[in-house]
Amino acid sequence: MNAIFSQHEYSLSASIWLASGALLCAGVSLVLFFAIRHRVKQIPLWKIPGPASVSFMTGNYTQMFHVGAAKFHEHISKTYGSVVRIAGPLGDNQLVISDPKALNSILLKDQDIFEETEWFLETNRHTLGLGLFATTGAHHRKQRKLLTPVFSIKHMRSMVPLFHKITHQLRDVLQAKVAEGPQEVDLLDWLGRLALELISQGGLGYTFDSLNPDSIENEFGKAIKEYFPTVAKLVVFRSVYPLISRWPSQLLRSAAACLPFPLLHKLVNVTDVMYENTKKVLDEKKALLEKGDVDFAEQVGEGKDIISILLKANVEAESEEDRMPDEEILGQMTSLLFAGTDTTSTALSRIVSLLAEHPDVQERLRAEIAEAHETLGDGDIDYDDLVALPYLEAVCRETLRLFPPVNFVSRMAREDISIPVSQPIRTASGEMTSLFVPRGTFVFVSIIGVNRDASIWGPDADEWKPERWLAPLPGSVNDAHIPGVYSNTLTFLGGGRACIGFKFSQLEMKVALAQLIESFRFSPSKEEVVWRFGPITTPSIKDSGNVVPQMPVVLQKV
Ligand code: HEM
Repeated sequence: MNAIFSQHEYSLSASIWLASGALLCAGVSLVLFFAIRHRVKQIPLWKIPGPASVSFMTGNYTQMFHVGAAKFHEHISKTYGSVVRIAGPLGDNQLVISDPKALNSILLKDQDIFEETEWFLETNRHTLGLGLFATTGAHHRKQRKLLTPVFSIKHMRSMVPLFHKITHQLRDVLQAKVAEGPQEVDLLDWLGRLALELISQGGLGYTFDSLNPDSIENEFGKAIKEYFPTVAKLVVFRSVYPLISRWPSQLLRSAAACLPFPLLHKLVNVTDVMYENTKKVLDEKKALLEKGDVDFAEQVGEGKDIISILLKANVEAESEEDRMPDEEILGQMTSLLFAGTDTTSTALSRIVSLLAEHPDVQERLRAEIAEAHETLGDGDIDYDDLVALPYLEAVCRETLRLFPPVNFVSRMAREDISIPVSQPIRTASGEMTSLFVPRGTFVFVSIIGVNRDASIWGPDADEWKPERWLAPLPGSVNDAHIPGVYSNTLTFLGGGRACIGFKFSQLEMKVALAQLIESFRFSPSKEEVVWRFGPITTPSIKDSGNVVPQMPVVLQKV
C-alpha cells in the first residue's frame, strides 16, 4: 500500500516537475521569440553609424551614464552626427537623436507614437502618484489643460512678490555669513533650499522652513531630498518594473519588503512619507476652502500657490471634465516638488559658478541691476521690469543653452514609423534621407546635442557667450526650427510633454540673481568643482575620496 502510494506521489511530483519545466520552456521560448523578432526588426538600424559596443550586457551604457559622460556625448555627436546608433543592454540597438527635423516628429507631430518609456511611467505612478509624469495620451492632455492656467504669465506675474520675499530670506542668511569678511559657502545647498521653498510655497502653499538656519529638517523635507538620488540608483530595478507593476499594491509592498535591497526599502519609505504629507497639506487646504470665509492671504503662499488655485477651479468647475480628482492633485504636488527643485538649483548654481569665473560678466550684470534701481527706485524689481533686463536674460539663456540641467530624455517608439531628417544620414552603403524606427526602439532625445550643435549655433557653439543673445542669432538657428519651448533650445523640451514650469523657473532664477548679484561678489573656491553628468547634472567636490554634491563659492559683500 505504502509502495503504491509512493509511486503515486512520485508520478504526481514528476508531473508537476514536467509541467513546470514545460511552462518554463514555453516562457523562455516566448521571451526568445520576442527578443529575436525585435532584433530582426532592428536590422535597418544596423546601418546607422555609431560607436562600437563595449559589452554585450551593458552595451554603451557605462559610457552614456558615466559621471564624466559629457565627453562621450560630445564625441558621438561630433563623430557620427545627429542620428547615432548606440548599443543598449543585451545588444539592443538604440538611437541618440539631435536632428531637429527628426525631433519635430518625435516631440510634436508623432508624439503619441514616441511616448515616455513604460519604466518611467510605471515607476513614477507608484512613487510620485498619478501626476503629469505618470500619464499619457488623452489623460495627460486633460491634466495639462487644467494645469496650464496656473502657469500662465498672468499668474506668474502675481507670484513675483512672493519670490522676492523668499529670496530676501536667503539673502539675509548669506549676509550674516559674510558680515565679518569673505567666506566660502556651499551655494548648491543654499540654492537648493531656495528652490525648494519657491516651489513648495509657490506651488503647494507649504513651507519646509528650509531657509531658517536654525530649523530642523522634517521627515517630509528629508524624503523630498532623498527621492531623486534613491530612484536614480535603482536604474536596473526601474527597467524591469513594468513586468510586475500591475500586481495588487499589497503584493508589491510585500515583495519589496522581502527583497534584500535596502535602497528599495528606502524608496518605499520615502514614497509613503511624501504621500502622507502631501495628503495632509491637501486635506488642510480643502478644509479651509470649505469654511469659505478664510483669508487666504494669511496662508503660506498667500493663496496664490498652484494647488490652491487648482482647488478653487475645481470648486467652480461646471463639469467633471473640468475637475481634477484628489488622487491626481496629490500626484501633481509630488511631481512639482520633484521637478522644480534640483533642476532650478543646478541651473542657478551653474550661473553663479560661471559668474565667479567671469568677473567681467558679473560686473556688467551688477551694473544692469544697479541701473534698473536708479530708474525704478530701491524696492524689489517687478515682473515686467525684470523680464525686460537684456543682459540678465542673455546670461540665463546662454547658461541654459550650454549647460542644460537635464541632458537628455528618453522615449520609446510604440509603432513602426519613418521620420524625416534634416541632414542625410551617412552610412557605409550610401545616404539615408529618412529614418525608419521600428516599434520598441528606445530613443534618447539629446538636449545637449541640439543646444551645442555647431551647424546650428556656429563654430563658437561650445563657448559660453552671453552676448550672442544681444545681437540677431545666425540664420541657421531660425532655419533649424528647433521644436523647443524656450529660446530655440531644447532645455525645457517641446511638444505636449514640454516643461510646464519653464516660466516659473525663469522667474525664480531672475529674482534670485537680481537680489544676490546686488548684495554679493562671487569668486571661485580653491576646491575643484566637478559637474557630474547624469539625469540632472550636479556639481560636486571630492572630499576624502568621497564625491559630495556641493558647489563652494567665495562670497563677499558688495
Ligand atoms: C531649469 C529648470 C528646469 C529644467 C531645465 C526643466 C526641464 C524639464 C524637462 C526637460 C522636462 C521634460 C521631461 C521629460 O519629458 O521626460 C520637464 C518636464 C516637467 N517640468 Fe521642468 N524643468 C525645470 C524646472 C521646472 C520647474 C520649476 C517646475 C515646476 C514649477 C517644473 C515642472 C515640470 C513638470 C511638471 C514636467 C512634466 C511635464 C509633462 O509631462 O507634461 N520644471 N522639465
